[in-house]
Amino acid sequence: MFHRDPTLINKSLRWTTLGIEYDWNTKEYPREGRELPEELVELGSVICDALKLGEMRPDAAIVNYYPPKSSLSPHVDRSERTNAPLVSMSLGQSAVYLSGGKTLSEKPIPIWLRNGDILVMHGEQRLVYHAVPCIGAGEGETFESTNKPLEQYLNTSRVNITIRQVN
Ligand SMILES: O=C(O)CCC(=O)C(=O)O
Ligand SMILES: [Fe+2]
Repeated sequence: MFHRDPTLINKSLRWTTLGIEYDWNTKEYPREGRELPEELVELGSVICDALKLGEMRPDAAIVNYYPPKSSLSPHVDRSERTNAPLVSMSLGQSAVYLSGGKTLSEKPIPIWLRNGDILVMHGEQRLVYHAVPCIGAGEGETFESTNKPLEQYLNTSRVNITIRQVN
């Protein structure tokens, strides 16, 4: 995306969908959709295989963009029609991630998620509340690239890709 049009990414872009596209209004996924990029299919299935979590056939992904001072409210990802794991990859600036319980009254555990970290939600952990209260912009992650808009974006912001299996 950055290579095609680096100006596409800006402060107001908060998310994009890939593969079977989540509908934010109905909070449902349609029955079918576009093909998920092969690299994400492979990444999700290789990670589940390596962790011996069984077969995963990823068919959807949500990319969340976190500009400085942004956050993500507590929620549970329950719209997928399978109980396959959710494979979450963090890029760019670090974030504080809160991993909670099945209800909002359970005290969450804070975790730093850094560039390149993969977090897998599976089994009992698949349907817990989680949130990103803040990103730690400028705290240790520095990037250099010949693609200057990309360099600037990653030096101030965070990108998270969650690979999912809807069907
Ligand atoms: O940004 C993150 O680490 C979490 C993203 C998330 O919870 C989601 O996309 O459902
Ligand atoms: Fe989530």
